[in-house]
Amino acid sequence: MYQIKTLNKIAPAGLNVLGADYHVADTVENPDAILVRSASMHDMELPASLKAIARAGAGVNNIPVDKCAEAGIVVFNTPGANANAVKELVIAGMLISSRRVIPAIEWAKTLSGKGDEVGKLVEKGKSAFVGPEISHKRLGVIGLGAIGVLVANAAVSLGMEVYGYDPYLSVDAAWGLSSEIIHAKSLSEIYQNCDYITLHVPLTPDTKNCINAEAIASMKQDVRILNFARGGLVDEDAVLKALEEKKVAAYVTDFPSDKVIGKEGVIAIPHLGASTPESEENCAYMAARQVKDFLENGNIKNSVNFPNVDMPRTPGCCRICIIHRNLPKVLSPMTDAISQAGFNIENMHSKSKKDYAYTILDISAAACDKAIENIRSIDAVIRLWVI
Ligand SMILES: NC(=O)C1=CN([C@@H]2O[C@H](COP(=O)(O)OP(=O)(O)OC[C@H]3O[C@@H](n4cnc5c(N)ncnc54)[C@H](O)[C@@H]3O)[C@@H](O)[C@H]2O)C=CC1
Ligand SMILES: O=C(O)C(=O)COP(=O)(O)O
Repeated sequence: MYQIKTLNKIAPAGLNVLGADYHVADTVENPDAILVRSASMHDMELPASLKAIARAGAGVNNIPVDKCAEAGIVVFNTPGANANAVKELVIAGMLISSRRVIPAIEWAKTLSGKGDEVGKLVEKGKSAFVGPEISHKRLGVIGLGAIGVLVANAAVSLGMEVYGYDPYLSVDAAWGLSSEIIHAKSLSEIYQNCDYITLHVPLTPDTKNCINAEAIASMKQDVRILNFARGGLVDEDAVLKALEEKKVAAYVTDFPSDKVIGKEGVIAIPHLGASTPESEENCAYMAARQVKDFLENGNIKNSVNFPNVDMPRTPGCCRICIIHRNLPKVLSPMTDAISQAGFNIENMHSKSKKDYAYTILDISAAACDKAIENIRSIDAVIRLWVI
């Protein structure tokens, strides 16, 4: 029975793919795998039993990814599974930051009890809540991955002129991008031209505080900034100052902090980007399938710290899964270990990602026990198991 620990609520419809051989609970003590959404794992001790962590979602900044690689723990995420949910809320964010809908609704509530006067008061008071349309305005999208592409395309269809910036644009993302999107070659092109700027990059040491005083100084007057990516991308002091000075017209964030909540011009949403039933199910389903295929077959799909490896099982063979360092001359001692035991390798797959590599070897079932101790003793091997 495989043991799966959950650190957040994971949609049951997704978990159903695991089947009867899996025990899933938040109380599991020695898990084979962990399923997580946004819970921070940085201070958590990683049990020796743990082989995989699946983030049912996109951002992995809540997981100690490098520490996991060093311990031979494969970290997965679910690229694109919640992108549509975030896109829809970003579009809503642009609209509510423009049309002043939230303060207007609050004001309308104050008219409760005014009887027949309400109609007249509405018509008199509404001029305080005028706000611009988004059509024909310019939107800058920073980060054109799963979410950025959907936001950019949706904004084009709403009549906006869209600038996109992503120096690491993937071929798949490029295929999905509307040809009407203007290719911004620098961030300053976005800052100087755009009325709305939306962030869709991961939080990394490179992107931390990318929206700071200097960036804001080069933006247009009355720019509206949307942050549905991570709080740490924005220097909140700089944004609050720019809101006070009326340089920035609105800051919409999905990552409220004590500093920004309730401040004039801030629309703070409690991290609802991916909170739709559709997205929660998509993410849970993808995370569960990836974990199942890894635990049962050793295949890796959508890992952020190890390479993708997918090899069909060879009938009559056992599979040795080896997580190791990406060093020269590592593979030959492994294959030697098997030939010294007097067996052939029926099939193998080996791939590297930065400093780490993953190799799976299908060999006749009788050979496994003899070969593994030899392979385990190779210095570069971090973890080895047999399926
Ligand atoms: N508010 C919410 O509930 C959610 C927030 N997110 C956040 O949004 C981020 C993006 O999500 P996805 O689009 O699904 O990820 P993704 O990995 O598909 O796209 C990220 C894109 O950012 C680009 N990028 C990386 N560094 C960059 C840089 N310095 N400048 C410009 N582009 C850069 C990459 O090339 C990639 O195309 C996640 O990392 C996560 O932090 C994701 C899902 C839900
Ligand atoms: O997928 C992401 O990066 C998210 O931010 C979504 O977070 P959540 O799963 O809703 O806690």
